[in-house]
Amino acid sequence: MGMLIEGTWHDVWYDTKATAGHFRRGDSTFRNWVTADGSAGPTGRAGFKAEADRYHLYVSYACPWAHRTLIFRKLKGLEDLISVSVVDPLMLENGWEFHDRDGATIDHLFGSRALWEIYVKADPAYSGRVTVPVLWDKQTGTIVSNESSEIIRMFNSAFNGLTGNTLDFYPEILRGEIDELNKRVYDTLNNGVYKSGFATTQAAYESAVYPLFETLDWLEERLARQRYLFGNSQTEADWRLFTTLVRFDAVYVGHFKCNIRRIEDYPSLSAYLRDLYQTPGVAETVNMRHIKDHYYRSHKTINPTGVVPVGPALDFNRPHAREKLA
Ligand SMILES: N[C@@H](CCC(=O)N[C@@H](CS)C(=O)NCC(=O)O)C(=O)O
Repeated sequence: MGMLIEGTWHDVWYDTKATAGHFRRGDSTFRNWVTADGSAGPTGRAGFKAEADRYHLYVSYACPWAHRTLIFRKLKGLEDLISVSVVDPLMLENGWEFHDRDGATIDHLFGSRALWEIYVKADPAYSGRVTVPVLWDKQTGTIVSNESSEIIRMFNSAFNGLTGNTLDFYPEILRGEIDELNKRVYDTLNNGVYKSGFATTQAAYESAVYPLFETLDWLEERLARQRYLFGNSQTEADWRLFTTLVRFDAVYVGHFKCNIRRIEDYPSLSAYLRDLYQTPGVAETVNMRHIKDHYYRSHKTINPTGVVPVGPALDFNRPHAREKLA
């Protein structure tokens, strides 16, 4: 784990001393958008037109943020248009690395050893963390975006003219409500598990873990009444929630101390998780081996021995009976 300072790699861990034990996530830095016609998106500059074979995704199977982009690539039929390289689950002194083993791959574009080399290619003086996902433009040789919430919105619509896939996970009429729900889920859950797990004081931990379970309890109630977060159709809000839920019992309960309840203890949430998991194509994006290896073996401050627990036994293929709610 480390970061780039003016284009040079430094091996440093998150500094929570300045923030009374609280983990603070920095903002993503590359914020351009791929659009159907190459015009500028909501942020960043123009010049990134949706084209086949032009863009490349760097992901980790372990990472919940990168996982969102893999799911959208799958559900939006973009696999033949957008190529992918998968980093190794272990993130140690060189940060994310490429190794051709157990589902991880080489860097298919440059044969780099570590992901930070890609950031330096995009910006030789880059300072900041080196995170996945990264959407790379092969044509101009730069990073389009390293912000998953924006990459999934590009995937949702920019390539529709090329794929003919018009599934819409961010429908116009629901945008306000989706944004509002995303905000709570992001603060207390997607990022809440990290705030809980990376906290270095009791107070910081408790200030994250209680709101996290309030949100899970609230979602349980909502999902007892309807199949998905916004009724009968899946939206991006479901997929943003999914990548945290699917990691929860295996990693966040133990490693990040989010252990008031398990997802398995919530009848509706756990059935909802299985329903999403069984959506065609999605199971292939879930790699539990990478997920568990990454968290338990990379975060040496939390788990110094690097021993990976063998359980829990989870079966996301069990029936969910959620179609009855439709
Ligand atoms: N806001 C980013 C967050 C991405 C992120 O934090 N990824 C983690 C992996 S789960 C990472 O690469 N961390 C490396 C680091 O912080 O040094 C997004 O949603 O795309």
